[in-house]
Amino acid sequence: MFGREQLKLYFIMGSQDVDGDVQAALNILRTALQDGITLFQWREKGAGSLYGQTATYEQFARDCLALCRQYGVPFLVNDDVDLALKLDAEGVHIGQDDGDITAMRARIGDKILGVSAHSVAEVHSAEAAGADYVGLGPIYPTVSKADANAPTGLSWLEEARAAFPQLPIVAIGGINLERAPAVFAAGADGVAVISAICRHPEFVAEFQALSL
Ligand SMILES: Nc1nc(C(F)(F)F)ncc1COP(=O)(O)OP(=O)(O)O
Ligand SMILES: [Mg+2]
Repeated sequence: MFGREQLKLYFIMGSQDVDGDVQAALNILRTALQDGITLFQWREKGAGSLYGQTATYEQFARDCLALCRQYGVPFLVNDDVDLALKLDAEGVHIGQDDGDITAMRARIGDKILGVSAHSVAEVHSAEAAGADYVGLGPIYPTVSKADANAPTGLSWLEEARAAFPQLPIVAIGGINLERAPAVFAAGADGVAVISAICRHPEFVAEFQALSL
């Protein structure tokens, strides 16, 4: 059963986020799990990723999944629902261009379903279609997604929280230790980070010390 508290510190990573170094990626994930991330999204995508190299792509996913299972942290797959089902992942995260949300909910059963949303209408349709949470952002400029929308700032997060008081919401995009408190204050249940951890693995321990 999904709960909003699982969004608290949501790590997202692919080998492309660590210059293609799979072993470094696994070490960073292990440390992040030991230090207490609450959710992990495997996002192997874009330039420098293993996408298209099927055997190594899938093996890397399996290795990340095994680590998450050791620490009891749900393993979600970005975009690739076929792989998520093949690996029996705990869930998937899809964007507005990744297919019909209602059909996705039917395909994955009661697995965790996360959906990116960039407007009140998109949040409403995600909620109506059975999403467990929505990802809002990029809140700040991001280095991790080449085709990201323009940063929204905190106002979009505040607007969405006001319109959907009960919906689990995670914020993403350029979030670091300094910005995290304001993101929670604006109404997020959690923060999703890529480079904050990949470039500074101590982030998780430092985040925990904030007791947000
Ligand atoms: N992957 C994501 N995860 C989140 C999460 F909610 F987990 F924080 N929010 C937003 C995205 C972005 O998802 P999408 O718009 O499909 O782009 P991409 O497939 O390139 O990631
Ligand atoms: Mg996507």
